Amino acid sequence: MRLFTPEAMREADGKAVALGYPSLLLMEWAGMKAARVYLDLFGKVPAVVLAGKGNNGGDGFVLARHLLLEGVRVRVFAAEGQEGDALLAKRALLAHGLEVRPLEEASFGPGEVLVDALFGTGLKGPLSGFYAGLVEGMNASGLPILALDLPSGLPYAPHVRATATVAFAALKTPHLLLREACGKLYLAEIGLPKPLLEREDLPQVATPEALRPLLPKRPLTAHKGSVGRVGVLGGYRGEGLRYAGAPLLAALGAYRMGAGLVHLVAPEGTPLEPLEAVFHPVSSPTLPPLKVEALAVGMGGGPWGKAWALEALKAGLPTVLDADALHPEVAEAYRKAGLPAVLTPHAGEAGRLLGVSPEEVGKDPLGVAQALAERFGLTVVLKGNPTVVAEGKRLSLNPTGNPALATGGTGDVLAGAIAALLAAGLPPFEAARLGVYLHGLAGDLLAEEKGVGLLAREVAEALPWARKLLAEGRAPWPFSRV
Ligand SMILES: NC(=O)C1=CN([C@@H]2O[C@H](COP(=O)(O)OP(=O)(O)OC[C@H]3O[C@@H](n4cnc5c(N)ncnc54)[C@H](O)[C@@H]3O)[C@@H](O)[C@H]2O)[C@@H](O)CC1
Ligand SMILES: [K+]
Repeated sequence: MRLFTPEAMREADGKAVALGYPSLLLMEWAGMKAARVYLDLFGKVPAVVLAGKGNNGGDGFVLARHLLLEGVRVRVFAAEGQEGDALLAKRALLAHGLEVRPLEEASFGPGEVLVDALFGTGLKGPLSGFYAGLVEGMNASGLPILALDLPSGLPYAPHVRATATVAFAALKTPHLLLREACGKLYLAEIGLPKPLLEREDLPQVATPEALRPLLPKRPLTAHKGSVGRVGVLGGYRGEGLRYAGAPLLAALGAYRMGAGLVHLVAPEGTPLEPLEAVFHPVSSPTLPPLKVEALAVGMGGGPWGKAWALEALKAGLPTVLDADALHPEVAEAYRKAGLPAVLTPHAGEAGRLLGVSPEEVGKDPLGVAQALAERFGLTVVLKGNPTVVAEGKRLSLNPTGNPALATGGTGDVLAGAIAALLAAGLPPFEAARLGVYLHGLAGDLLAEEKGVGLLAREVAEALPWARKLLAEGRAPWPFSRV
């Protein structure tokens, strides 16, 4: 499934029309599906529809007509100057005898639901003046807001903060990058011919359908040496500092993702956990001979991280480079060696790799992930909400995960989990996408049960649960489809 830009969406609509598909049908489906979501969420609570003059407003007129037919009390305020489909949709509404009043007279109050049909993909630049005031008034009202296609004003400020958003035909970039503004997200099929939505040049959204076939198979004859063995190199002890937990959590992440055996290379004195690991205590960042198929390097490595990553290069194995292993010289060395490495930076580490500030990373995670992947010729997992996976020209956004995962050690678990998938034979891009997805899903399952206050080791424990749901085709779809 692809993530559309507003321009790509317009192109798809245009192609549908060129194929002879009547655009009014798309609008009818869009408004009708949105009305269905309205009824599901708010029942017969009276609606106030605020419609702009473009096609987003047209969707609003269609929704108003369907709500009216369902017996919902509807008041409609609209901008002047509709043309084309939006005008036809307005006339169809007027034919039902409903009054459409000027947008300037918009009023709303307790006991009503607002429908935001002001702007969708046609917005050019931030809202100002009357529209900025209207959007701020809508937000300040405290009333529930159902946004059609996009909360109006996105991706700029001010914008509507919606209770729920019905995205038409495909998800667009703001739906994932500015998810907080969208509230509960619905994706409505509106009849656009399917091939028009298959755009290989656009970023992918990691869906359960796409990831399920990637799950490594485990034949009846499997043994611990045949399903992928992982070496974890991490931890640090010295100069008053001690990072002991990080490599243990990575080892746990690898086991819980299905590794057959985990070798743990860590400073002497590191706790011997998990019991299932094979321990290699070291007094300097060295690489003992290991029988493994993949490595995870750098978790809690502190000042050892870089030296360890350069040592690990000698193994010539698929490697996850995390935390203290993330330095430009290291990434450059792996690029030169032509090794399939996965870099797993958060915004701060990505900034360090690219020489930009974490704030700049936050402003354009897709661009930064792509820039990193191209600069080093490696696979990049840029952690955040959403986490972005990049390799060459390929980009994938991960829809699972939640703020409860923002706690120490979850990144270590992820590094181990991705290493386990590499060890099982998955190519780096696939291992990264699947690892990130399952890690996020594990966090979602736990957050639903426990809320905030998760421990990283609990996330590791929940990986098999997430994996099982995916394997059985029961992984919840991250958005509701209508
Ligand atoms: N075939 C299609 O194109 C379909 C489009 N649909 C809907 O149509 C929407 C896109 O429609 P449009 O392209 O007409 O665009 P919009 O309805 O999103 O907005 C366009 C209007 O906003 C004005 N505008 C743009 N930037 C502004 C700003 N900063 N301040 C004030 N006014 C501004 C423009 O002058 C224009 O009048 C989609 O989001 C979706 O809701 C759906 O009906 C499905 C089919
Ligand atoms: K809207």
